[in-house]
Amino acid sequence: MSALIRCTNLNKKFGRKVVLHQLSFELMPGDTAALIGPNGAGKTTLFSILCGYLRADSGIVNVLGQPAGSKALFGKLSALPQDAQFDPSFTIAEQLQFYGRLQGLTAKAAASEMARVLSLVDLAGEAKQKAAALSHGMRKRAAIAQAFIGKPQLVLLDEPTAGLDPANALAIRKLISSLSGEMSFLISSHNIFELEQLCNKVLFLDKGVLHSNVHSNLALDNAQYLTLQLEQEADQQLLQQLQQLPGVQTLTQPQKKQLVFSLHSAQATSFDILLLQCLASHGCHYRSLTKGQTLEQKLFDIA
Ligand SMILES: Nc1ncnc2c1ncn2[C@@H]1O[C@H](COP(=O)(O)OP(=O)(O)OP(=O)(O)O)[C@@H](O)[C@H]1O
Repeated sequence: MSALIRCTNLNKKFGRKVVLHQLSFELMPGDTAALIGPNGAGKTTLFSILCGYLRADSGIVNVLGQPAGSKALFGKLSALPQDAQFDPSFTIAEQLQFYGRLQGLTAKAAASEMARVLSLVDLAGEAKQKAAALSHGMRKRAAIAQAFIGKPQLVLLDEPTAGLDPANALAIRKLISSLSGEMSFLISSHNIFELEQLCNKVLFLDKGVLHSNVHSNLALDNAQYLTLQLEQEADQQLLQQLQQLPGVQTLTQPQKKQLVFSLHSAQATSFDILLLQCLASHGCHYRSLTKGQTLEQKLFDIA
């Protein structure tokens, strides 16, 4: 199976400033991948290079088997830029149809594609509106609709739910999830919860360097973690006993009332009973016990 994105030793500087350093990664068909990193990490720059808006200084950047920016990618790769804007003079329908025409669709096909993508984001009733008449959330959904024109194979979404209220953000997550069988996604977001829901692969960029040890299937990686949320902070004696329970590899305390256990896989299945017995013998109450660790905890461990 050939990779949708293959980057090898990608480097990019702005002036003297190194923004991306020796990036190498692959995205395979069917992947929904998260691009995470603090402000200024280089995420938008990487998106811009993948789309062909910017050139890498060195390295190989292939998208769908073509060099990034190649005309052959027209209609196969699409992107939602971070600050996507609509022209205030035209209706949303006119602009989406125009984008369809730019992809080579006939006027009729562009009109039906416009209607299809607007109904995907629940904006069919707003087709005749201009951007100024839409709320911020509606404009964002219209911009996302634009990224789906022509059923591209690969969609890059830069902060798709930034600024959306929880209900709209959930609707967009459901949409991405429902389309993930038909197309692959690379999603940049600061909402780690969102990425955890949607993505099976994580690219963690920090100061232009990719932390390759987070390239993993989250579900598999999570199998040997348990997160315990306590009613009160654990005392030293309890922590020691928990640490000594059979199967415990490491015990970390990301927050005062939260403990994360990493377990030896062979003993992971029966561990919860031992743990609850230990808590009960200490008269310690817990609020929740969940399988896995959050992506936030994982990134906290790496940073
Ligand atoms: N056109 C440019 N000229 C000079 N420097 C730039 C340019 N674009 C980006 N940079 C710098 O490159 C670095 C990476 O910026 P980039 O926008 O890619 O980060 P980001 O991870 O997308 O950040 P954010 O999460 O804030 O959107 C920053 O230090 C930024 O100042």
